[in-house]
Parts: sequence; C-alpha cells; structure tokens
Amino acid sequence: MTRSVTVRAPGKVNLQLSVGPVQVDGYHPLATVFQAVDLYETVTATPREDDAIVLTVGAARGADVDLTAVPLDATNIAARAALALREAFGVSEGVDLDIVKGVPVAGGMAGGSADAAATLLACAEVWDLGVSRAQLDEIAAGLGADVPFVLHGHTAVGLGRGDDITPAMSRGRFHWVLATQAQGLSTAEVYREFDRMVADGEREAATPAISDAIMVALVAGNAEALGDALVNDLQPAALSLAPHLQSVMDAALEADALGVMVSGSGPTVAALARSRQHALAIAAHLTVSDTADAVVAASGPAPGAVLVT
Ligand SMILES: C[C@@](CO)(OP(=O)(O)O)[C@H](O)COP(=O)(O)OP(=O)(O)OC[C@H]1O[C@@H](n2ccc(N)nc2=O)[C@H](O)[C@@H]1O
Ligand SMILES: Nc1ncnc2c1ncn2[C@@H]1O[C@H](COP(=O)(O)OP(=O)(O)O)[C@@H](O)[C@H]1O
Repeated sequence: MTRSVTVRAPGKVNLQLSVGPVQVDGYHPLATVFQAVDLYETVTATPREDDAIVLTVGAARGADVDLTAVPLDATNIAARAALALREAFGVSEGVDLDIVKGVPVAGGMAGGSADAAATLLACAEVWDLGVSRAQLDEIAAGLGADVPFVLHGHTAVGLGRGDDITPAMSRGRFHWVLATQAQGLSTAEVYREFDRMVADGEREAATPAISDAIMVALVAGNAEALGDALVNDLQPAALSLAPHLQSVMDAALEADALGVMVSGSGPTVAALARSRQHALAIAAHLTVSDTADAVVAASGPAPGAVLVT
C-alpha cells in the first residue's frame, strides 16, 4: 500500500553564536544558543516501486523563497538524508520527496537542515524502521552541524560543531522580524572570512562559552534583556562579505528593535521586537526602507520536526 508521510521542521536563529579558532578538520568549536522559529519546511515522503530518490520543491504559501538556488540532485541535503538513513538500515526502496520551503534559502536560518531533519523522520516512518531518537541524532549530525538542532527544535545550547545539543529553559514567546536577501551567503565562505579576519588580527577567536546573560534573559522571558545580549561572532565576517546588511540593521534600530543581528552566517537580519504588534511595525519600516528583498514576522520558540500526517 502506498502511504505518504508529511513532516514539518522549523528554521532557526542563533541568539548567541560564539566561534573559536578553526580546528585541523576545518570546523570551528562553537558555543551557540539556538531558537527555532515558526517558519517551517515541510517534506512529504512517498514510497516508490523502484530504488530512486526523486525530489520536487515548491514554496510555502506566502513565502518569498528563491527556489532556483535549491539543487534537485543528490547534493540536496534531503536526498543525502534519505541516502544516509537507507545506508544505516540496509533499506533498498526508493522514495519521492516533495519539499515545500518556508525558510529563506542560504539565509543562515537552517532551511536545508530542516529539510534533512524532516526527511529523516518521514523516511523512518515510510520505511517503518523503528529508529531511536539517538540513532536519528547520530545520522543528523553526519549530515550537517545544524541538523540535530532543527530535529529537536524549541531552544537549545549547541556545543562542539553546534551539533551537541542540550535543551535550554525559556519562558514565553519572542517576536522576530526577519529581513531576507535574494542573494544568499555561503556558510563555508563566511567561516573562511572569519578565519581571514582572525589571521589578519581584525578579530579574536577565543575559546567559546555560553553567555549567562542570554540564559538568564530566556528563563525570565525578558525580551529587552535578550535584545541587549544577542551576540554573533560571524556578523563581522558576514558584513565584510555583504556590507549592505548594515543598512538593514540600521533600519531595524530606527524602528526601536530591542536587538538586531545577522542570523547565523547570514545574510538574513533578525530583529527582536517587544510584541507581535511591534514586530509588524518594524517589518513595515524595513519594507519602506527598501534595504531587504523580503521581510517576514515570526516568533519562537517553535517545536522541532513533527509528523503532520
Ligand atoms: C553558521 C551556522 C550557525 O548555526 O548555521 P547557518 O547560519 O549557516 O544556518 C552553523 O554553524 C552551520 O551549520 P551547517 O550549515 O549545518 O554546517 P555544515 O553543513 O556542517 O558545514 C558547512 C561549513 O561550515 C563550516 N563550519 C560549520 C560548523 C562549524 N562548527 N564550523 C565550521 O567551520 C565548515 O566550513 C563547513 O564546511
Ligand atoms: N534542501 C535544500 N534547501 C536549500 N538549500 C539546499 C538544500 N540542499 C542543498 N542546498 C544548498 O545548500 C545551500 C545552503 O542552504 P540553506 O540550508 O538554505 O542555508 P543556510 O546554511 O544558510 O541555513 C544552498 O545555497 C543550496 O545550494
């Protein structure tokens, strides 16, 4: 019997992204605090008669996402996720994966990682694998540093490459405005620019540690304190590669955002608002400022990957 399974997984912002010196494997040790936001990727997996993995991709209703930058071949992280699961469990069946994107592409919000997390859960169900959460976590970490977090969602500390996840206490909802750019930034390139700045003495790369100020603001549900504590060590590198992002940040501050930062490796700019209403006011100001290609309001924390059928 052909049975489709649909799974939804969220995008994220990094409330803290502290980055240490590059290691011999090319990766950087991180101390990061992730918050999942209610922009979602949806993946529907349908079993196939043959052993092919076939992708289709579309945009979620109302989402302004650039689908031309999403590969449909084996390099797509959703295809890699299905393959990794198949290899780990000796499955021979193929699958159709229909991806509906609601998270900006190459925006520093882990949209591809959310596709991978959703694919793992959907394929595990379609192939009836009885996979444990620990097994999923291990395969997720092999796909990308952000994948374990979007599998779990909510708010969490990420150590190591960012893939060693511990849930964090958080009270209430936080309201965000996300200003996206049509032209994405490559995560690897932003890390390389970070390395260049460190090598040239423009920045320091100390051993990263989790910020007390962020954890206290989260437990208290204090958006104002959180706004003051936001920190992203990749921001100078993202601004160096995409200097126009400074005007987006300035426009959000003009609208009294509680805090503004580049989201992860960028180029999405995330502004923290006092309320949903304030988020809409910031979004309107950003739209009029014409500094971003699209502007969307979102809130967090949001749940991780969940079955919706
Ligand atoms: C920067 C962050 C912040 O959460 O995400 P984005 O903002 O891009 O979504 C992450 O560190 C990205 O996570 P993700 O995009 O899953 O990384 P991966 O696919 O594992 O790695 C992409 C590239 O980023 C670099 N990388 C990633 C993680 C890490 N701790 N150190 C690194 O140096 C490596 O150069 C690697 O080749
Ligand atoms: N399922 C996918 N969705 C989006 N991009 C993907 C996907 N699979 C592979 N990619 C490639 O990965 C790059 C980064 O994707 P994405 O996860 O959207 O951004 P980020 O790493 O900044 O959060 C894209 O530019 C694209 O070339």
